[in-house]
Amino acid sequence: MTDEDFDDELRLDPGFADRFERDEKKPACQLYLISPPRIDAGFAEVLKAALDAGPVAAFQLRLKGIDEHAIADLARPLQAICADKGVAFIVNDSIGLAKRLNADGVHLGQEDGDAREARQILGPQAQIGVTCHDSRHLAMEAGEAGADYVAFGAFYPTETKETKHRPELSILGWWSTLFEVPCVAIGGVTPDNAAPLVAAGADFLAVSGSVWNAPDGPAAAVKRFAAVPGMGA
Ligand SMILES: Cc1ncc(COP(=O)(O)OP(=O)(O)O)c(N)n1
Ligand SMILES: Cc1nc(C(=O)O)sc1CCOP(=O)(O)O
Ligand SMILES: [Mg+2]
Repeated sequence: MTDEDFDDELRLDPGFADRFERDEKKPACQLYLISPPRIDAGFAEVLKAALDAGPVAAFQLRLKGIDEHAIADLARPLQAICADKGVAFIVNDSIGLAKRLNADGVHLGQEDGDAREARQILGPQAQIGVTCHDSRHLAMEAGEAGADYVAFGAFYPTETKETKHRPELSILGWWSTLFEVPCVAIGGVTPDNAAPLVAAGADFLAVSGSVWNAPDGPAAAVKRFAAVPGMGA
């Protein structure tokens, strides 16, 4: 099925994506937690409980509005928790901070620096992710530059970040049919709206608000994500 066919099916039958069969040879989709934009010292315990509640592949430290020294101080205990639980610790925005913390990787937006430079500085083992919005072109560029994953979004409305792009679901199937580099779906993802993203081919769901702001707590939300068909360890 081409991506145009997929989009047509979706328009004719909005439930189609829920029933669309993910390629059965594809590994299960994994949860990638993004931190709240601001945290306090008590967040370490919250993170521990969330990581104990279900499978989580990666945690991204995404703090806004404070300087890198302050971020580094907040990062260290969280990084230790992630190491203890076997969860990749990814730093948002800054190649320099990722290097300073010896993080497992860095996530780069289109204004945050270059994946090739990140590779040179962080080395072959680093996980380097790149924001690609709704753009096949940006994703192919990121893949060529050596990104370890490409991120598409925002798939749904979100209050965590002002977003300008709204990709079609079919970009996930298009990407994963043609390329081996994993793709991440981000933006307003909740346990209730995740299934179509998983079915369409997302390798990771990157999630912030629906976990940290869940009325019954982050651990309960992580458990609900684990129950979404196609999600796994
Ligand atoms: C996994 C993932 N995908 C996309 C983003 C967004 O990055 P960016 O466009 O640089 O925006 P900010 O997060 O820096 O506000 C992300 N952080 N993580
Ligand atoms: C950080 C970020 N980047 C996005 C993008 O579209 O690139 S959407 C987004 C917010 C993710 O948080 P939530 O799960 O609360 O919507
Ligand atoms: Mg950024």
